[in-house]
Amino acid sequence: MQLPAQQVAVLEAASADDATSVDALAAATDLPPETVTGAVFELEAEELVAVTERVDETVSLTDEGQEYVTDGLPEVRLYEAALEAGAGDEPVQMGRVIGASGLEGPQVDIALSNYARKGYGSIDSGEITADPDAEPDADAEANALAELADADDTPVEDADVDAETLEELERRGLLDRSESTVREVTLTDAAVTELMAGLETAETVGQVTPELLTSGEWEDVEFAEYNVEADAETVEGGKVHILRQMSERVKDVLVGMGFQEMDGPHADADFWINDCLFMPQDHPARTHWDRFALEQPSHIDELPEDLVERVERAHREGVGEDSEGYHSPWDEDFARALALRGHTTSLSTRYLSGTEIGEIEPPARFFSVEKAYRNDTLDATHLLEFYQIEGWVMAEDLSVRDLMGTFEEFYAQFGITDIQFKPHYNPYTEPSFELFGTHPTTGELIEIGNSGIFRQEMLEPLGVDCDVMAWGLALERLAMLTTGAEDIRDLHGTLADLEFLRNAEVTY
Ligand SMILES: N[C@@H](Cc1ccccc1)C(=O)O
Repeated sequence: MQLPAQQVAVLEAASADDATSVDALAAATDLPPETVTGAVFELEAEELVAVTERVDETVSLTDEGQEYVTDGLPEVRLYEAALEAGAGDEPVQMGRVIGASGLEGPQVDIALSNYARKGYGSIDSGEITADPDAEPDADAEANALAELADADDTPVEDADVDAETLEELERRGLLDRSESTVREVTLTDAAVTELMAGLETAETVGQVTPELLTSGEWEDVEFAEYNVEADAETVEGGKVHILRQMSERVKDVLVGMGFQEMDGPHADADFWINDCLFMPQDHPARTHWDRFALEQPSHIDELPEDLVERVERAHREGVGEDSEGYHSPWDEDFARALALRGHTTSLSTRYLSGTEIGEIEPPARFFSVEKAYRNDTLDATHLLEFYQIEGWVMAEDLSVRDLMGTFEEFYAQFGITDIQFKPHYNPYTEPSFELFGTHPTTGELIEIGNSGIFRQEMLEPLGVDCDVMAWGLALERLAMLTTGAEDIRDLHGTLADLEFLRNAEVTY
């Protein structure tokens, strides 16, 4: 029988009595595992080998786990330092023991949170005791780390570590689990017969070359068959980040709807961020809790004087007959203070005021998809920065129906047809609406934006004498709806889930 060289090599290395793994065959034949897998599949198709498959769970230490193999577990180091300091006899000041242990930074917390759990002693009001009978040499986690130290991907069955300890190490981030498919091969009777009769190597050609073509030799050679089912290496090519894809798409949609793009400074004067929006200077969102203030430079030099005057008057006295203003102090220095913009509505005030591209005539539509910064508490829907989809439409007569219709048209482009509106309050819009969308997998309503029709108290000082409807939508929240991400931290930031980012499809 004639077979390609790799198949012959595999048959000669395999056995009819014992199953041999692809890795073992690769080692024996000196061929790459992918090549062996390919050959095995072809031999299986010819019924020369029988193949079994199983999924093996393997474990490897993380870098942190590896570090503790060398340095010792933090809680063990703490115990040793505590014993040394006499905490076996009486409580000792914690600070002293930590100093002596050499533990630093997060390791201190790690040591403290595992110390009592493992019975090394107790910690109470700044003092530490050590149980002289505790046995660090019998520490199951430390021993497991030592056991797994030298090899990567140890099959769980081969590791001499109990399941509970493995779980604890995994919880502590000291160990990773992964799965791999192990294929094992046994020769069939037919193969044994063929082997005894003698196998010949068929010369096959893997690739067409220019030489084969020009010489005409291609007509006579035998080409190797492709096995499209063989395992192949996963190639993780570069890819545009989901948020970037979303942002490009949003820009395309808005441009398609007749909008022009705005841009402007990330760090800006409170004047543009807040005062021009008729946000009172004592508004809670303007305190240092929400704001990232700039230290250097701390204030803006240039502001249009006449505009500053008109904005101040609106804050103090209101605008028109029915408006009262805030009657509260208004301080120009406070308005000049620089901060990272908490919303991109600062771009809208700059453009509406005529200072960016000159006077804007209705009808006009503008947008931006830019970063905004807020000192929020991090959670599944909040980061310290996010991309805001800012937009506004200037026209003679606008109503809430125009606003809602615009959102329906916009979100429909992303397959979102069930947005909900909730009446809201902003100092600068009346009426105001929050927008909500339904998360595709959890079914929860999540807030996706804020909107309204700008008030006279804001528009008049800016010199705008027609209607303007406006909004700020969150790009990340839109991405959560289109990708199904349940935690914004999976999308960007230090905890981003690379696996998710690699595989998630942006659907629209
Ligand atoms: N600035 C608002 C969004 C908004 C813009 C314009 C009008 C109304 C609302 C926010 O950040 O939530």
